[in-house]
Amino acid sequence: MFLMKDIVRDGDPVLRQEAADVAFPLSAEDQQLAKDLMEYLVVSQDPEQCKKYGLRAGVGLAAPQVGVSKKMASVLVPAPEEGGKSPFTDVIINPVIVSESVQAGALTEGEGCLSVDKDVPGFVPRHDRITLRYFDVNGEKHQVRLKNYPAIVCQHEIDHLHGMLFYDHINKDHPFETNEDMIMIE
Ligand SMILES: Cc1nc(NNC(=O)[C@H](CC2CCCC2)CN(O)CO)c(F)c(N2CCN3CCOC[C@@H]3C2)n1
Ligand code: NI
Repeated sequence: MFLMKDIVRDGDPVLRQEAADVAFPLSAEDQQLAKDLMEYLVVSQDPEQCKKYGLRAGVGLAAPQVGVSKKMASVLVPAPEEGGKSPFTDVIINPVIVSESVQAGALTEGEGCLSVDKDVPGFVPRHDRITLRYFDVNGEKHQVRLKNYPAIVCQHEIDHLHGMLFYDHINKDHPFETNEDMIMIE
């Protein structure tokens, strides 16, 4: 199981690399990596376990953040209400955004990153809607249309696979600037 000590921090070159495509069928090592990436999210979203293991809660985790420069990330978007269904959860492998809305979307709270210890205030403008193509751990191909929160989370994770960090998108001079057609996501 990954702990905070296993999370690579900003400054490590692995976070600024283009990660490598994952080969199918998955090696035993890559199967274990997929399991561990998802397990981190599940444990971190359980308040008791999160505290017990001293984790920072997460809704996504990309392989480069644990020092593995491969195109794999886990996503676990919590259910909007208790006991509901997660809007999107999977381990996305070799993901490609095949189309994206012109309309921007941003989290009203801004973003953070398990690999960035400092707070970087500001809106992170992303695409409000995306069509995402990826492979799951069984090598099955998926194409999903996501919007708002799930779309934001997936864009944050896919950025990691291309060596981007959330603050790269924040306007340096006007970090909280929005335009009227930017969707602000709670
Ligand atoms: C928005 C949020 N970001 C949390 N952390 N940051 C992360 O996930 C980073 C990735 C997210 C940052 C913005 C978009 C993607 C990790 N990253 O660096 C991976 O690349 C949260 F923890 C969190 N939630 C809300 C839901 N809650 C359910 C119950 O459990 C606690 C959980 C807390 N929401
Ligand atoms: Ni991150």
